[in-house]
Amino acid sequence: MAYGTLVLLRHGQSQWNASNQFTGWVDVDLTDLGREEAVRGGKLLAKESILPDVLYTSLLRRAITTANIALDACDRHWIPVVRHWKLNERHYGKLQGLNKAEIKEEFGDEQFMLWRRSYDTPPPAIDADNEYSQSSDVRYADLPEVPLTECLKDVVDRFIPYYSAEIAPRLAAGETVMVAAHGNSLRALVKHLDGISDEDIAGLNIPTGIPLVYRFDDAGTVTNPGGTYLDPEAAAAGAAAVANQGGK
Ligand SMILES: O=C(O)[C@@H](CO)OP(=O)(O)O
Repeated sequence: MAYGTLVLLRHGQSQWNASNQFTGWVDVDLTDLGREEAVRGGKLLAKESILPDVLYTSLLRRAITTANIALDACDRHWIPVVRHWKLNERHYGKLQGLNKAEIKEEFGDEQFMLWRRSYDTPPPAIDADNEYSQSSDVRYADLPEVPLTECLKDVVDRFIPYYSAEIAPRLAAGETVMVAAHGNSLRALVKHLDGISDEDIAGLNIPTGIPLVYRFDDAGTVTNPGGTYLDPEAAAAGAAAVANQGGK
């Protein structure tokens, strides 16, 4: 059986992308632009006849809504859906809710980049009484422990075993799988798919709302390393904008 196709979709612009705030597990909504990006993403899928058979999303509304809108735009609103916290954005600890430009100014470029893009340095843990803590959020009631902060390595450690156990077998069965998730959870997955080193992953940024497609040979090896963005020009501009966040 030929392998299926993997479609990665980062949510469209969120309210806190627009206001330049660290977001993590805070459940912010999309902006109008984010909704438009989701429609465009779905139309790109329809144009390329890449039609998902199953959707995997995080438990966060920006990913859930983006997927709903995109699937509606390509007439795939009816497919089965699996939602799991392991696809959630990286928990940004005490930085959740804070402005990126202000944090960069207060702590300097190096510390800012270390918290934002280093592989294994998590930001300081969030306090339980912080208004942006998820410690008592009912949707995470089944977790042994709700994270207080995470580095990218923590996301790799939670998400890649889930991907290998739950998502990869569906690809092996020939299905077209959409994963609607977040900048850093998708960076973790791309790191895995492309075998990117712990150092080099710092330079990889994922734009909002543009489908990134991976194809595989019969042995399950990626045949288009780096994946294929369905709108490469918009993707390059979007990735550069993400890289430059923190500027004023
Ligand atoms: O704030 C966040 O949760 C993420 C994604 O928006 O930001 P960054 O790109 O800085 O890791």
